[in-house]
Amino acid sequence: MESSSSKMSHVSKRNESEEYRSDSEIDNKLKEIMSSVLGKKGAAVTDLYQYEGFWCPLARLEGTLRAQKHFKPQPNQVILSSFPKSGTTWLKALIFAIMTQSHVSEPTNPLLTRLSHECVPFIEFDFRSSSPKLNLDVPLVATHISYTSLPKSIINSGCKIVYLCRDPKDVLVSTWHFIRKVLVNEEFSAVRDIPLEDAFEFFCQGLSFCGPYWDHLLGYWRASSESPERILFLKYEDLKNETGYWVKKIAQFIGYPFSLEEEDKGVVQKIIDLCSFENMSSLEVSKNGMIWLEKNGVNTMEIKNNTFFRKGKVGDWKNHLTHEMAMQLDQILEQKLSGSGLTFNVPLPSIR
Ligand SMILES: Nc1ncnc2c1ncn2[C@@H]1O[C@H](COP(=O)(O)OS(=O)(=O)O)[C@@H](OP(=O)(O)O)[C@H]1O
Repeated sequence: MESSSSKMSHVSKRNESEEYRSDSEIDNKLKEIMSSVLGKKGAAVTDLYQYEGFWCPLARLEGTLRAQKHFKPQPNQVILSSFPKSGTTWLKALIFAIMTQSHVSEPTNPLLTRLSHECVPFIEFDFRSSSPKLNLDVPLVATHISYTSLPKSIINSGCKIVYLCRDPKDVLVSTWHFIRKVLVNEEFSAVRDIPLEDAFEFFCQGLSFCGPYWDHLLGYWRASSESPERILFLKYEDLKNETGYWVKKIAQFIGYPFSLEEEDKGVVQKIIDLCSFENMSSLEVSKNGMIWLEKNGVNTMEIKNNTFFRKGKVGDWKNHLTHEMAMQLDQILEQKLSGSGLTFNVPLPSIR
C-alpha cells in the first residue's frame, strides 16, 4: 500500500496536469492504469484498480475521472460522501427530506415512489457526462470517491460535505450479502460466491471497493478536523442511536435549520419516520422496483431496489464473523487510526 505522503504527491500531480483532461485523455489514462496496475480481486467485488491510493472497479474509476473533469457544484451544493455500505441509501433520503422539508407529508413526495438513489445521483455514476440524469432541483449529490480523489471543483467551492462511515465489521458483512444478491449473472459467480472468510482477508488487506477502508475514513476525518464548518463527519451507529439529534445537526450544518415552529409541528419526527428502515423498505418501489447502472449512457446492469435494504441494524456482524475475526479487524483499525483522534468504540463528541 502507498504511504499517505505518496498519495499527497498523486494529488498535487493531478492538480497540475490532470484536472483539465479531455475525454480522450481520460480514456488513455484508464488504459494506462489498466496496463500498469494489475487488476486485483478484492473483498466481494470484481477486478480492482488502484488510483490515487484507493481500489476501484473499472466502471467507478472511469466515472471518477469523468467527475473530476466534468462535475461543477451548483451554488449551495451539498455533497453526501460515504464509504459503500455505510448507510448511504438512508442518509440520501434523510438529507433529501431535510432539503425538501415542506413536502415531507405530501403524497407526491418523491421519496415515496423513487428509491433515494434515484432522487440523489452519485457523481461518479450519473455525471459521466456534464448533464445529470434527474433534475429534481435539489442541490444534493452523493459520492463514494475518497477525499483524495474528489473533484477539485468540490474542494475549491467550499460546499458542505456530509461524510458517513460505519463499523467496518458491519460494512464487510453488508457488502458480502449485497454482492451475493446483486451479481446475478453467471459470469460473476466466482466473485459472488466468495466465502466470507476470503472477503474478510481481502478487506483486512485494504482490498475492497473504495478501500483501504481506513484511508477513506482518515481522508475525510482529517479534512473535517481542519475545516469542521465544511465537512460533517458522521457514523451510522450515532445516526441510529440518536437520529433526532443528528437530523437537526445535519439540517443546521447544511443551511436548512428547522424553525421552532417546524419542530413543534413534528417535522423532524416526520422526516425520521419517512426515512426509517421499516418505512423505506416496505415501500412498493423498494420491494419491487429496480435501478439500472449506466455506462456511457447505456444501461449495463439492473439492481433490484430491495438489495439496498437488508437488516439496517448495528452489530449484525456478530451473526457472521467469529470473535477472532472481529478482534483482528478491530486491532487493524485501532492501529491504522492511531494518533488521528478517530475511534470506533467511543461515540463521536457531540456539541449540544
Ligand atoms: N433507512 C435505513 N435505515 C437504516 N439502515 C438502512 C436504511 N436503508 C438501508 N439501510 C442499510 O444500509 C446498508 C446499505 O448501505 P448503503 O446504503 O451505504 O449501500 S450503498 O453503498 O448505497 O450500496 C444495509 O445494511 P445491512 O442491513 O447491514 O446490510 C441496509 O440495510
